[in-house]
Amino acid sequence: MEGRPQRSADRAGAGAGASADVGAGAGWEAFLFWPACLEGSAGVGARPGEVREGVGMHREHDIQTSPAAGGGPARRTGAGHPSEAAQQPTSPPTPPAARPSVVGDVRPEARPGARPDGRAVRIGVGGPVGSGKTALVAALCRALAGTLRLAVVTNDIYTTEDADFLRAAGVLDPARIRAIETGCCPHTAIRDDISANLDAVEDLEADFGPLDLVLVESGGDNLTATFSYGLVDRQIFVIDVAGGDKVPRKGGPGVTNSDLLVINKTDLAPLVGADLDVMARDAERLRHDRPVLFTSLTAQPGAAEVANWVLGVLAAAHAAPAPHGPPRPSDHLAAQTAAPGRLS
Ligand SMILES: Nc1nc2c(ncn2[C@@H]2O[C@H](COP(=O)(O)OP(=O)(O)OP(=O)(O)O)[C@@H](O)[C@H]2O)c(=O)[nH]1
Repeated sequence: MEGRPQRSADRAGAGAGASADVGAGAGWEAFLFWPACLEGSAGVGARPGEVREGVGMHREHDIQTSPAAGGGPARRTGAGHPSEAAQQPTSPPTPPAARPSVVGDVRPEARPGARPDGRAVRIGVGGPVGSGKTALVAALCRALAGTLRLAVVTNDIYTTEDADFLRAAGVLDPARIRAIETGCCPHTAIRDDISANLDAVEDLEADFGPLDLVLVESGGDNLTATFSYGLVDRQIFVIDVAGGDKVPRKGGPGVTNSDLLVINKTDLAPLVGADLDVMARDAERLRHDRPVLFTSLTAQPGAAEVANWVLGVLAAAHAAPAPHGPPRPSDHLAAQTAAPGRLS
C-alpha cells in the first residue's frame, strides 16, 4: 500500500489524457430523468415474488445482452425493451403487491461519502456464493453501459469465471473487464489487502479513463465479507431468497451496513417457502433507513431500480465540490475516515 499514491499520481495524467473512446458517457445525468424508460426496460413495477409472463428462467449464458463494446448506445433486448414490450401479448393483470419492492430511503443523495473528484465512482458488489452478484453486474452493464463510461473488475478464487461470463454475455467491451484470481478467501482481497483490486481499477482508469463508474465484484463469500472503503465508494450486498427467509435476520455487516442491500431471486420464494414480507421486515429492522431492493434478475434482467440507485450515487458524487489536484487512492481512505457509520 505504501507505493500506491505514487502509482496513482503517475497514472493520473495518463488517465486524464487518454481519449474518452466510449463517447457515450456525456449526458448520463439525463438518465436520471429517464425513469420511465428504465422502468419499461426492466419491469420495475414487478413486485417481489412476481415472475413476469414470457420471461423465462435463464441459464448463465442465456442472458440477453447489449453489444456495448466501445460504449455505443445500449440496446435493450428481450421483453424489457419498451418498443418490444408493446408488441408482446398482454399479460394478465398482476395482483397488487402486499408492499413495495423498496424498503428504506433509496436516495443516495441523503448519504455522505461519494467521490467529489473527477475519477470514477467505484461501487463494490459483494455477497454469498451464487446470490446473483455477476447477474447484477451484467444487469447494470446492460442498463448503463450505453450511458456511462463503465468498467468492471471481477474477483474469483481460482478462476476468471465471472469475467469470462460477462465477456461472453457481451454486456461490455471485453477489454473493460478485468479479472482477479484472489487465490484466497475473497474478502481478503476486497477488505484486507486491496492492492490487487486497486491496481486493476487504476489500470482500467489509465487505459480507458476518464471513466464514470467502475464496478468491483467480489468473489462469493459469507455474511461477514465487506469491502474496504479504501477500495470502493459504495457497496451493494446481494443475498438471495433461495437461502431461506432467515438470511436477513442473521445480520452481519453486509446485511446491516451496506449502502444497498439487494435481495435477489424473488422468483424462487414460492419454491423454497421463503416469506418475502419476513425478509423485508427483518432487513428494515436491522438496516433502519438503509435501502433494500428486491430483485428477480431472471424476471427483470435490467435491474432498473438498482441502476437508478447507481445513477443517484453518481449524481451525488457529481454534485459534491471537487478537491484540488488529481485523485489519489489515499482520498478513499480519507473519505472512509470522514464518513460516519461506514463499514471498515
Ligand atoms: N432463479 C433465479 N436465478 C438467478 C437469479 N439471479 C441469478 N440467478 C442464477 O443464479 C446462479 C448464480 O448467479 P451468479 O450471478 O453467478 O451468482 P454470483 O453471486 O455471481 O456467484 P459467485 O460469483 O459464484 O459467488 C446463476 O445460475 C444465475 O443464472 C434470479 O433472480 N433468479
